[in-house]
Amino acid sequence: MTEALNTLTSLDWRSANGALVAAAAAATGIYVANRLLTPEDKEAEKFKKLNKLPSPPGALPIIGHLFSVGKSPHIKFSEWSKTLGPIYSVKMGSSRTWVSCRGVCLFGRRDRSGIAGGLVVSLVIEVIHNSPEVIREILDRRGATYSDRMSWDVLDAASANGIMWGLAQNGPYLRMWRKHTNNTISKSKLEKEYSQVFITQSKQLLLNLLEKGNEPEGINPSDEMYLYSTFTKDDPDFKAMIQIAVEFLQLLSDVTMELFPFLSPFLRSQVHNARLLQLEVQKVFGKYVEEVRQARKDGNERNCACNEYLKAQETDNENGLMEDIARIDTSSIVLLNGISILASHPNIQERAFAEIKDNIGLDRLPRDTDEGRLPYTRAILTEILRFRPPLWLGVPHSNTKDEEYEGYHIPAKSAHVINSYAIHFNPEIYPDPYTFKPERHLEEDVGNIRQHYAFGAGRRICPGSFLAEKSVFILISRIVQVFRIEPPLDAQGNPVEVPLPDVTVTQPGMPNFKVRFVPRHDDVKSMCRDD
Ligand code: HEM
Repeated sequence: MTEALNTLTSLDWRSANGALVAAAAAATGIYVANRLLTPEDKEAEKFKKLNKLPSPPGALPIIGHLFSVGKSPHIKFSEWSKTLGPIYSVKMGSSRTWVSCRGVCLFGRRDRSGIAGGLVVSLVIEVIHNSPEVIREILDRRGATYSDRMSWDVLDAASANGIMWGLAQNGPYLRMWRKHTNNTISKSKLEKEYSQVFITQSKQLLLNLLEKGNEPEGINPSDEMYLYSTFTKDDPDFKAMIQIAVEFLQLLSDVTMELFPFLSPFLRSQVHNARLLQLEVQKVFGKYVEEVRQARKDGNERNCACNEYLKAQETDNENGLMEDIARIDTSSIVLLNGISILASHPNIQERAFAEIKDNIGLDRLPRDTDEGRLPYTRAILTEILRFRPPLWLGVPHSNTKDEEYEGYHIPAKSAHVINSYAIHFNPEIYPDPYTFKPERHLEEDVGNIRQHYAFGAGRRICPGSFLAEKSVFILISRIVQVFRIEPPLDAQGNPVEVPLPDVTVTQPGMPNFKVRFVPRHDDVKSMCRDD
């Protein structure tokens, strides 16, 4: 070795021989270095060579784009997508990134290994653009990689570290729960086993509306619609459930502190409260699960989805939490948004009424299984989900490893948010997007275009979508068949305008408005009773 070094140092590098030897040494060095690189290093090298996604100007140190995003991030993300093109990244906080564009955004996620000397080293934030094509390519087709959830202290505590599985990390536990859910509330299972539940619940709601809905000043339908017939408004369990839903949504919507990992010591009380909230979920909802479990033990099995879950759990020898609040509020918000929209679109109500009259008749109420015979009425529901879904930005997905997308690097543990606002109001996909037009979903050329992204995408797509759609469809079709939804009247008898649900509201919350439910005929009561 010493001899070789002596030879190299004694060479005249300017001579041809010297140059040849130098080139050979360099090549050997590169070869040896390359051999010494682990496959992971090589992979990392490959990603370093890729482009970073574009990003909006104005990111500040530490807080990134946090202040530029404003109170309605879905609107800002959509504006940015117009100038930055279909792919860009947004940095939120010191070590997380939001990636956004015409549909998808990514947030970088805290990398605990990056904590050095009490400071967190920022991740480079990669942002993906969006359009339905991007969602299809990334979240749908590459679902094996893009189906994780973010790990945030408060949300982890609130979900019992992901046992409440809407926030579970990707893995066998999640797959098992998704399998059970798909088996218990699939479309065919709902139609075969649970049609009666939709009928009972909707019947009670119609009777409530009939009793109170036709006063001149109108009623706030959210007073009547929550959980229809299961609870009364004064039931302590009902109140506790609403309180839990409100607190949970607050937790989900306010992750600002978590965007700054160095603030985590100040999160302790929030984490503590989140744990208490989780215990409350288990107490309030768990009581009902226990009733079903006990009935099962006593040999009085109930015919309900909860019992199906319990059976599946026993088969798989698993004891995860069945209580999940993912279903609370969302369907009610869709129905309420629909009612306020229909109140100012009497022509749409009349067209649906005519369809129901022609295809079902007026001597019985529509059922959830009538969807195929009522395409226009069904399209009203689809259009509500496009026009005013309960969430504009869905629930972030996360990718488990580094990825390349069209020459761009997407770092592992980025977060992916579907910006359905950008897609749902893209005039190239939905002409005249700000007009409520159910018939757009009847056109043949809708073809393979997804009608909306209200239920998310990929492997984490909402597993309750069939249940939600059936329960809202039966209510819309029944309400339209027996009532006219009309604006309330002021003291002089003039109609008072019903506001459309606010497009800028990013958090689910019960819309607040009044309408009148004017019976179309005298037989409503007997129809509901005989149903
Ligand atoms: C119209 C009503 C509803 C809407 C708009 C809605 C929307 C959503 C969205 C956007 C997600 C996130 C999807 C993603 O990560 O890409 C989700 C997840 C979820 N939804 Fe729904 N949902 C509704 C009703 C329901 C109902 C009725 C249930 C229960 C029966 C339910 C159970 C869940 C669960 C368990 C998850 C978590 C799935 C996972 O993380 O793998 N949802 N929902």
